[in-house]
Amino acid sequence: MSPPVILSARGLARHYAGPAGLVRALDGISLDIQAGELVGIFGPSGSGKSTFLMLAGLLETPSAGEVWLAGERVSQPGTDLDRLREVRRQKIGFVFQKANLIPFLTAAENVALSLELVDVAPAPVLAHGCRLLAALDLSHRADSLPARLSGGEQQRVAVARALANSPPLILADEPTAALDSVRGRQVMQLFRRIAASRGTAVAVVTHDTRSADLFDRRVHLEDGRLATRRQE
Ligand SMILES: Nc1ncnc2c1ncn2[C@@H]1O[C@H](COP(=O)(O)OP(=O)(O)OP(=O)(O)O)[C@@H](O)[C@H]1O
Repeated sequence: MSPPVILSARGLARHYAGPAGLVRALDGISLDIQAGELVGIFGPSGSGKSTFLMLAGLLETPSAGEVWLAGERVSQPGTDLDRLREVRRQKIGFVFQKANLIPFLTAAENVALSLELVDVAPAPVLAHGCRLLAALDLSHRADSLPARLSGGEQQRVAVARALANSPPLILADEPTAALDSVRGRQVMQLFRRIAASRGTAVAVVTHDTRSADLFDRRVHLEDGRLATRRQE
């Protein structure tokens, strides 16, 4: 039996009114990502990658189409953004180009903070943060402030933070763009490991072809559509 589909984008479109007419940032994308699958989303600048993540991540609603998460339709044109916020908090972890850690909190506290915000008591949450960091080979950094960490370590803490409430889906937007090739690959390997060991569905938008071998699947966007033949 194949693993369950976690993210299902069905005919997703997002149009904007621009000065020169309608901009079809996304023009009807259908894509399923299964539990445990690491998918790379490639494409030239302006092809719609970030727009896809905004819609799949429930930060915006589509002009047309639907987003399903773990078998439930959660977003379509006109869906209430407040409701999406709640679903997003429970089901999706985000990793961005910059780690954006809070500078006066330790690595473990940064991870814990996202759970404290959802009203879990501080002590168990901190222990959970430490466990997560240990699972990502960062226990020796748990008490360090972000300024003491390398860029790669900061990004791995950001990945731990995204995992804090065990979301079934991780969405990452250019997570290795600010890292050198060695550290970039370590972060990508971390996603690989998380998908395999936790069954998390992971979608990574990237221009970085150096770690392309780590993906289960690579898709390529062009002009807001999935390109059928060309792959990185
Ligand atoms: N809020 C907006 N209003 C108008 N046009 C937009 C808006 N957001 C995106 N676009 C346009 O939609 C298209 C797709 O943009 P998007 O940012 O998704 O591309 P991208 O593939 O992520 O690019 P990059 O690799 O440069 O980040 C572009 O032509 C962009 O200018």
